[in-house]
Amino acid sequence: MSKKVALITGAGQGIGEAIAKRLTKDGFSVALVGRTKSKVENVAKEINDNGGDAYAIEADVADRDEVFAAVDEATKHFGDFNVIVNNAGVAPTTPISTVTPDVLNNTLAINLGGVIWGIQAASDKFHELNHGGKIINASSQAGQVGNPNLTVYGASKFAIRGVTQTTARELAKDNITVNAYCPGIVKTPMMNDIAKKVADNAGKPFEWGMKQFSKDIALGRLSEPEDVAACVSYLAGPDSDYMTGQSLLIDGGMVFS
Ligand SMILES: NC(=O)C1=CN([C@@H]2O[C@H](COP(=O)(O)OP(=O)(O)OC[C@H]3O[C@@H](n4cnc5c(N)ncnc54)[C@H](O)[C@@H]3O)[C@@H](O)[C@H]2O)C=CC1
Ligand SMILES: CC(=O)C(C)=O
Repeated sequence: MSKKVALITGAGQGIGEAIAKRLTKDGFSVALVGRTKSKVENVAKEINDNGGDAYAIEADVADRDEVFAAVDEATKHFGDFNVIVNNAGVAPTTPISTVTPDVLNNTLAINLGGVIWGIQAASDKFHELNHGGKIINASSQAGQVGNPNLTVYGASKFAIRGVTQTTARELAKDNITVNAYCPGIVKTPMMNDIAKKVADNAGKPFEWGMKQFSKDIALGRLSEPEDVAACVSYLAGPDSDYMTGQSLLIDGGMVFS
């Protein structure tokens, strides 16, 4: 039987890289999408060198045409298309007084636009291929509860939960599920950058910045990217077939709703 095909955006590092490796272990062929070709190529090479089936594609998720082209290219390369993980995102540190039109527009174009174009491109492709599929979007604990200094980012992540619920209802009749994952504080370049900026703004060391985000984790440790990838593995596989429109928190017990 041929392998199922998953496309992961922002797969050159961090959570996206861990998802690509986990879905490979689960038996998927994986298309790795990123803005910087060399980064996704490096991850693809590592996966292929270890017996997986990965293919790197350069695309900016804020650009609708590039997202559609990436989905087409992945489908042509692998011969099918079954899962999209709209993972790419940016997280500017924006105390409210610092928000500018540029930072607002750029963040929404990537975080929210990238998810909407990914849902459109994937659902069109599932229709064309005459089968259902799974759409998985990156939200955040910051899309469940307001995080100081992350107004713009948090707004984009709350919006992604809304888009997830709405499109889940629209697409369910076509056997397409749409769910989201909401990581907590994950050890990636993004989180290091946020913690450093918050610490710098307060004139404190990096560890202090990280503590502002991590002090209330019930399980007492930060998240590894692999913790998130395990949840995405469930959302991409058959065990989540009877689940749609949901946003799963994987935060070690920070936000209790
Ligand atoms: N690290 C954390 O603590 C958390 C992360 N998340 C979310 O998880 C997702 C992944 O985050 P991390 O791995 O931590 O981030 P990261 O910054 O380490 O990696 C994100 C990747 O996405 C790529 N990317 C950014 N903009 C892009 C664009 N326009 N087009 C294509 N690729 C683009 C970057 O080049 C980078 O390779 C993001 O959506 C983030 O908001 C959610 C909750 C917590
Ligand atoms: C980066 C992020 O999503 C946080 C702090 O939850």
